[in-house]
Amino acid sequence: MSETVSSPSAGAAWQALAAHAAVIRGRHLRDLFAADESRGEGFAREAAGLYLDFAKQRVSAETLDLLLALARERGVEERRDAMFRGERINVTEGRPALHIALRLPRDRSLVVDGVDVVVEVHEVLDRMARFAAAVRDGSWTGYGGRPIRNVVNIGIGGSDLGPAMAYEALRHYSRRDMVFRFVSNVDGSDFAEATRDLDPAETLFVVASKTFTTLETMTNARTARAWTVGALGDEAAVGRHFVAVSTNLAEVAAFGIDPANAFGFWEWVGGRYSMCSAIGLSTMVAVGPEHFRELLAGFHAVDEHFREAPLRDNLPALMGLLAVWNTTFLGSDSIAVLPYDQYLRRFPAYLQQLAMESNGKSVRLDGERVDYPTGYVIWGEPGTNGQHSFYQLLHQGTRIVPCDLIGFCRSLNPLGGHHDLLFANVLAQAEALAFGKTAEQVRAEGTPEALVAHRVFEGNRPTTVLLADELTPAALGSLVALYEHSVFTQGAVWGIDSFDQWGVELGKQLAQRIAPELSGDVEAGAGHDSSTNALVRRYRARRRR
Ligand SMILES: O=P(O)(O)OC[C@H]1O[C@H](O)[C@H](O)[C@@H](O)[C@@H]1O
Repeated sequence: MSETVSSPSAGAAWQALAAHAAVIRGRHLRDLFAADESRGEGFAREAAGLYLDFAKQRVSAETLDLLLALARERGVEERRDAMFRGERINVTEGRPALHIALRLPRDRSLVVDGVDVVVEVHEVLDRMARFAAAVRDGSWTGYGGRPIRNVVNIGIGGSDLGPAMAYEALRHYSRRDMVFRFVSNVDGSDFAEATRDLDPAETLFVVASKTFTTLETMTNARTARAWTVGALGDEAAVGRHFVAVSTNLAEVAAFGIDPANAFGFWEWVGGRYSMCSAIGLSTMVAVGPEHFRELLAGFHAVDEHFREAPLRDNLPALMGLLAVWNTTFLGSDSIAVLPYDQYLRRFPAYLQQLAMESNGKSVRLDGERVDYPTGYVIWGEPGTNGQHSFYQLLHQGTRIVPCDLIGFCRSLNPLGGHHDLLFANVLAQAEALAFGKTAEQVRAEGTPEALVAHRVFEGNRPTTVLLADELTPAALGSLVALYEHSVFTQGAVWGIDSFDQWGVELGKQLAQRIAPELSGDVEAGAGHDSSTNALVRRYRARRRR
């Protein structure tokens, strides 16, 4: 559809939703439930092993119809189909966004610029599988012949968060006799702490970087090389202790890593969409090639669902539309993701890059500034921990924070009554946030009048409950794909490029300029604003020499 004529906010469905938001603001979730006994089933959908209950969102049947009309008005399905065909939907970088190709089964085909990318994808997956198997069975040895016991992934952003999140999430399936660590920060403490108890003779570094030029990753990789060579006493050790994952194989070779030990991917894989590519190598070593393929199958199941299901029953499309509804139309600034599963403790951090780097944009595809709020802040912690800290604000604060509560029906670690208690909290929180507690109810409990106002819960705070049976590799894949396509849907409605990230550039450029001023290589403390100048001078006066 044309983006050049007028703002998306001028569309008929957009305008109708804006008017409808005023109606919904006047309706409490208590009323919406009272008006429709079947709401609990009517506002729930199921696909690919995921159950999405959005009955406790602030929506009526009319809201849903209007949101679906908005999706049609904004051409969400057309844009989705263009993504799946491999069109260059990332317009500012002139690239396709084809992460869905990373999880297509071997017997499928997707031709982009005359190349069947599925063939290439499976070639790399097969090489990864052979390598992972060799590390796992001890036939890949370190310099000196000892098997690898420790795998350290060096990467940042999409080259860290996906592997780190997936390793934590799938720890249950991982090799317990091996150690997996993730180094991302240029802060030397990250590398130092990750390696302090490791034996270099048994340690493999996976240097993961799409561009292979990222400052943090290259700095850590050089430190890792010095650490390895220093301990093992021979440059040749690099060949047994370093592998690389990148689209930039020339830079990999320049760094000194044997091209035979490099696993490639393609420019059409965005960093934050890359955990199914060779960037997942450390995940595959941890959980084994079979589990990794199950993970990919879980992603693919949701890809197919997103591509084929009518919008009304389409889980990622509905989630995306609800996020637009809550933030753009009802005015929430943030959404909390609260996984009730300890293994998903890094999932909110993973989603922060996915959602905020994708949709934190103020300019439309046609270069015009948007006249509506786009990407929201996404944050969270595993339940039940958050309940004993920030949930106070969720329940009684002045801001409405819509929440996604993620739960599993079966625990991977069934211990006494733990899991029923954990799951009870998922349901209890959603119920409390939606329905609250009235002053009458508080009084009826015998609360002194002076405290009644303090103990009232207004309720009407929207939640989505997302369930899967068990945290399997496939369930994790489906869950991540669900959020990926939800983010896609939001970006399509907002008319922005969800696949670029120009906003990370300026800080990087300035750091490159400031770094030599701090180390004393160049004259410092004058070329910036007065605040930056003073901070540079203060640092220089105090830094360790
Ligand atoms: O994989 P790399 O090329 O090293 O990039 C790592 C990360 O850094 C960049 O600054 C981007 O903001 C991220 O999208 C990317 O995932």
